[in-house]
Amino acid sequence: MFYLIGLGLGDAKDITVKGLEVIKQCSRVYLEAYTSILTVGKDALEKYYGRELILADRDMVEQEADEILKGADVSDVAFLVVGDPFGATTHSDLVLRAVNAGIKYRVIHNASILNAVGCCGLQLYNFGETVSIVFWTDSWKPESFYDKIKKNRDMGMHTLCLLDIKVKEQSMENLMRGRKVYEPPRFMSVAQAAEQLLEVVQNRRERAEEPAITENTVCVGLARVGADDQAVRAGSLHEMAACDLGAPLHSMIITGRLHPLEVDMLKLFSSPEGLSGLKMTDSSTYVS
Ligand SMILES: C[S@@+](CC[C@H](N)C(=O)[O-])C[C@H]1O[C@@H](n2cnc3c(N)ncnc32)[C@H](O)[C@@H]1O
Repeated sequence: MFYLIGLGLGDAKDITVKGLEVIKQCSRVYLEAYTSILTVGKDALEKYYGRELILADRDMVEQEADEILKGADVSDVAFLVVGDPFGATTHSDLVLRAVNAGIKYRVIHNASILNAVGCCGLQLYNFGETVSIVFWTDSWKPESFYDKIKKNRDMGMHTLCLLDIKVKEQSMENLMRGRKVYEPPRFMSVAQAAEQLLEVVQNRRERAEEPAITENTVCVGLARVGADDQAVRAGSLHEMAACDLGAPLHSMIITGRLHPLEVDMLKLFSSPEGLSGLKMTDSSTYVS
């Protein structure tokens, strides 16, 4: 059997009892190590699970998937994913490969950032399409995430922005010289995401576009959701660009139309002036 097991969001202890029992019985256990991280590393997981884990980076999952699935028709193999296995777009491919190879599979679910964002008080039902914000470079500044946020805002929906993770990246120089030297991992912060978003807002203004969001749009910054030191901050986009929510991982939400109960919840995570951009509409909801 091929098992895809979600590890949840906080630390080693967020695995489910069912997931842990399966891990103990498997002949090989892989740890997916590029779409998300916990607040603890491989060593702490190995200690808590009581067994060795094989790190599976992007190259291994994309180029050596058959190696991962090898033998799963006659023994149990597990593939561990931080959060929920289907909280990233990549892992359906492994399921399809297993099915094509005649290997049975099972999924053991866990909390994902896609539902744990509810901790800030915004209703999960009121979210539109999730977007990813990637690190800009001097020559590559994609703005497509802004257009998706605009679409969501036009429908009154909130937007969850997942923030870039760069692990096992090579500098252009090392790549050109064929040297396998990797850059230190980088994780985008809420402040960095907000700064990029403010730059897009400014660009759109210069093109005389009606802005979908402004410096005063109410946003929520979230860090290390599910961990003991989880941090949540609500305030204007301008405030987000100056906030320090500490260690990774971070996510950011751009709010849409807000129900009064959602506003009351956001007040728990905001300074008194943090929500001053909100205005009540005729139907007694709030927008910013
Ligand atoms: C591919 S997604 C999530 C994948 C994971 N399988 C899941 O279900 O949560 C990775 C992104 O989610 C966000 N994220 C994941 N865990 C988080 C956490 N504990 N707190 C805040 N953001 C988190 C970050 O923006 C990160 O770059």
